Amino acid sequence: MMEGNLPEDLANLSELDEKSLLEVLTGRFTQNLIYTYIGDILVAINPFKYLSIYEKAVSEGYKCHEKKSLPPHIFAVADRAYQSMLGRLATGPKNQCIVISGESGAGKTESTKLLLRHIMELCKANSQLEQQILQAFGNAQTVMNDNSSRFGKYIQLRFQNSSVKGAKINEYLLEKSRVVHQDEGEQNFHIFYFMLAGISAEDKEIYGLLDPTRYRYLNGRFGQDDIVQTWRVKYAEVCNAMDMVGFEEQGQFGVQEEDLLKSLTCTTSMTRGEAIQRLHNQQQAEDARDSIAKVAYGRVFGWIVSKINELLAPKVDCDVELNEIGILDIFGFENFAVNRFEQLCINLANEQLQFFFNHHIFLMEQKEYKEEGITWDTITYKDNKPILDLFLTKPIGILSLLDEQSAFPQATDRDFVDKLNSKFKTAPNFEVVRNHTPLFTIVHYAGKVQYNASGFLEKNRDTIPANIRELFINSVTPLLSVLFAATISRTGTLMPRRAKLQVADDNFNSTRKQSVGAQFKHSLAVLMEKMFAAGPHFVRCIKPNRSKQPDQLDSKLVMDQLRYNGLMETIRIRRDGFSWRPTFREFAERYNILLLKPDLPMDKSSCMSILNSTELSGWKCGSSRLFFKYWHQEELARLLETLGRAALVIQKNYRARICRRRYLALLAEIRRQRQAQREREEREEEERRRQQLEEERKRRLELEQENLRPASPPVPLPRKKKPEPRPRSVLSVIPKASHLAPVPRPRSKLFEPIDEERIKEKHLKKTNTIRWFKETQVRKLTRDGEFPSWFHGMITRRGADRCRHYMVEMQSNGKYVILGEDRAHSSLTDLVQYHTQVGIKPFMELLTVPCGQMCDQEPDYEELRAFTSSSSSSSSSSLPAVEHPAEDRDMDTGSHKVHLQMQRLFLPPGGNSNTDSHKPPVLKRISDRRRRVEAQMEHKEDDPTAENRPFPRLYPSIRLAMREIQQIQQVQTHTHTHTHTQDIHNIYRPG
Ligand SMILES: Nc1ncnc2c1ncn2[C@@H]1O[C@H](COP(=O)(O)OP(=O)(O)OP(=O)(O)O)[C@@H](O)[C@H]1O
Repeated sequence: MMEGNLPEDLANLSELDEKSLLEVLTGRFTQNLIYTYIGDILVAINPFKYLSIYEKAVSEGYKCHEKKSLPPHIFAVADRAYQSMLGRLATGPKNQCIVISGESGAGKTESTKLLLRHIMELCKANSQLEQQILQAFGNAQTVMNDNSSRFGKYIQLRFQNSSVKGAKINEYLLEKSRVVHQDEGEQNFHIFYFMLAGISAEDKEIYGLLDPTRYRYLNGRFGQDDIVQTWRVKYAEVCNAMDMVGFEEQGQFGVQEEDLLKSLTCTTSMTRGEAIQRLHNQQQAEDARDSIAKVAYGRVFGWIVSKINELLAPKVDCDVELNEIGILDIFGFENFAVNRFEQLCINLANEQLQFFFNHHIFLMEQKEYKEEGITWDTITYKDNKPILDLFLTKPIGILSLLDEQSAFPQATDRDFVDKLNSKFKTAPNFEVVRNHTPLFTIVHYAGKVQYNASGFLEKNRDTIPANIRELFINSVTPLLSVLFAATISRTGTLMPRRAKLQVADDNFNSTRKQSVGAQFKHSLAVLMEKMFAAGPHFVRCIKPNRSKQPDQLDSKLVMDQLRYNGLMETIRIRRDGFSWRPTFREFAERYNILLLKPDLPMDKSSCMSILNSTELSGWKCGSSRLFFKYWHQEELARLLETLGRAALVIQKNYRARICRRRYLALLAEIRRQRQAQREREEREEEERRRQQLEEERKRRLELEQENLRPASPPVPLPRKKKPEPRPRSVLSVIPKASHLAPVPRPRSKLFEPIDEERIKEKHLKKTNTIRWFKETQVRKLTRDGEFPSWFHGMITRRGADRCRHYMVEMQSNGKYVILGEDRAHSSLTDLVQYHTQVGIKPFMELLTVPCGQMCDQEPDYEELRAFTSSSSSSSSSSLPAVEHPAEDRDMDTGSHKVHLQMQRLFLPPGGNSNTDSHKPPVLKRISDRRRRVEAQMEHKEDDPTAENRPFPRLYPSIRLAMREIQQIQQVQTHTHTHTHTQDIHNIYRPG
């Protein structure tokens, strides 16, 4: 397909030079065609505006599509990765990875989201919530991008057959220093702004939050009203996402204020068994403060990722092999006015990715041409291996020298730069900078970057003073205690473990602790290992202008990116080269079916026979493998598909034939049995008639003899019983032939003997359900002693006219959610209020009140009637009028007691206010809050008109009860087919 003379695939360019390449891309961009192929590689130019190319209908179109039939699209990449993972393209099932690269703001994260969305739609799952949480905590505004990812991530989607079973997120190198310092034009992580804009006044007071402009870590700045309003909405969305994912509220620091102050202002060291305290100067105290902030934030982020991973872990047997699609969205190449340790690591990651790309596209391919004797004009490309070596070689790579210097407590950043200068002054990719600040320059594949080494050693060591760590391990806030006790793996992953009060025995601050540089190096090595083992797909993102404006393309900026990405060379190799190179065996195994010969040998001659049977041209044959253009894969896949469809038709007809044969045999048997039955009946009938005649004859004989006797009064004969009518069942008339197996008779449930046990069990379950409902739910639902009108309760509505019922689930964190919806609510009333305005998926109906449906049947759970004592006769109530069982009349006082007992039972342990006076001051604040909530609850209990009654945290027993109710429901649906669904607190009528 062509748009004018703008090819969709740059590998089809008739003239290949930089000018025509730029012309095509610019031309397409001005027509809002942001995607272009280079063979199987996708080039994506950031439009910086909304384009209507991501709608559901578009995504539907790309499902299992043929590449040439639709324009280039990010969905096409997702689809190709998915089909390849399932083994529907060139190879059998295999892990895949999608590598998205480009500079900061080029559109990598947006592309990742679109890829995930399409893959999730292919297998009907959802993943947006986790992304929302990670973005709030890991993204920030930078000069290059308003929503820049300040961490790298590799998302592994795990599949079994064709459906996603779970996922794992690996995070790389969160830019923690942003918590305490941001350069001009930049901001802290989004979550701080969202929270300060959206938090309620009450929570603000509880957490002791100040006016946003008073925070040093926000540079004393906040936003204008309109942006604050956006943040407020975002905060609600993030809170909702966290509720949905299952996060629970956590406390504050939970440490004694005096201890915290002490650890910030002085250090304690032991000299000959004596503790010596040394006061910090101002700088040292500020550093200690900042290091707490950075470590706490970094560890909370690591914990969020590990929590999300727990929730996303595949729910399958560990032995089952899963296939995987990995999506790599790692921070883009960065070159700021001042480039620090973070930029060094980010740019190293980009070098590694560029190497991976080069290796796949140029190195391996051209090496194989040579080995296999294919005639080929070598394409030269910018090999960045020397730059990688400059960073990673041991013992004299930049990272090793940094580690060496970090190990000396007295070494300075200047010493480190001096060391680099002396070791690399002649290296081609290193430039010495003469300056009083410790600077050095590296010539990256994407351009020269000057680094300022100030702070390198400290950031690489990344240690927290032992006294501070100990203080937080002893925090009464369990999360902080666990996080500060956690260790960090070799690849930098947080490994939470039980808090230990002693820190002396672990290696947190010892010399054995891995430096940040070493962790990053390991994590990159692990990542590369995974990626090299998978089938790669590449998305090259291009940033059209620096001012983030739509419809503007800065030719120089774009050309620079095309150059350093090596796109000219990529086009050449995709145009002239052979990107798919299976061995003879691989090819014959997969495509021998095309010859319809099962026992074909897996060798070159078979491959030739297969290929000659097709109309494929342009491929080459080496000494051990075949060489194909990227489009050959699709053509072969199409041939396989045609065969597959034919096989389906054959199978369909064959199965139909077998079934028909079986059917005819059965029919003949039934006919034979019926005939036999008829014959037997006729025989029986004849026998009966014969007997009747015989009896008649006997009677007549007796009469005649009687008439011959002298006259006497007649004796009446006993009346003969009429023969019983025989049941006219088809089965009952079939004779039981001794040579035939008896035909089993289907047993109707209605005629089954009544199973006493089952009835008892059902009754018990029902009683338990009602008891649970009485004890836990009723108080939350009733207002002024009545159920709200949206509540149908557990009353069955038989024969009602169209009333959809939604199941409400209570999550482990006490929030309510309509199953299938992605928003959690703190109370049922909130839930109803929300869905009165926002539609329920998938029908997009709104809840309305009241339901107003009439029901002329008896309710199943009439015990509940007792709770609406005052309103049972009211016609507006959703519950029909029935008698109140006597046992429930005193419910008000009874349930009050139950409620108090429940409260005692369900409150987390340690809520006893008597112990408050012994607790440290910060702990007291938390207890204060708890007491306040309790007091509110008590107060509301006394007040019969109180709405939205807060209810103590409920434990899994509720889930169990809910499940039981569902089971009862299922049993009832089986036995009463006309019965509507019955749910607890979950029956509404949408308008
Ligand atoms: N396909 C797209 N359609 C519309 N806007 C887009 C698209 N891709 C990117 N953008 C816009 O560009 C901005 C930057 O994109 P994105 O955050 O994905 O860049 P990035 O390459 O991930 O940057 P970083 O490396 O800094 O994280 C987005 O916030 C969005 O406004």
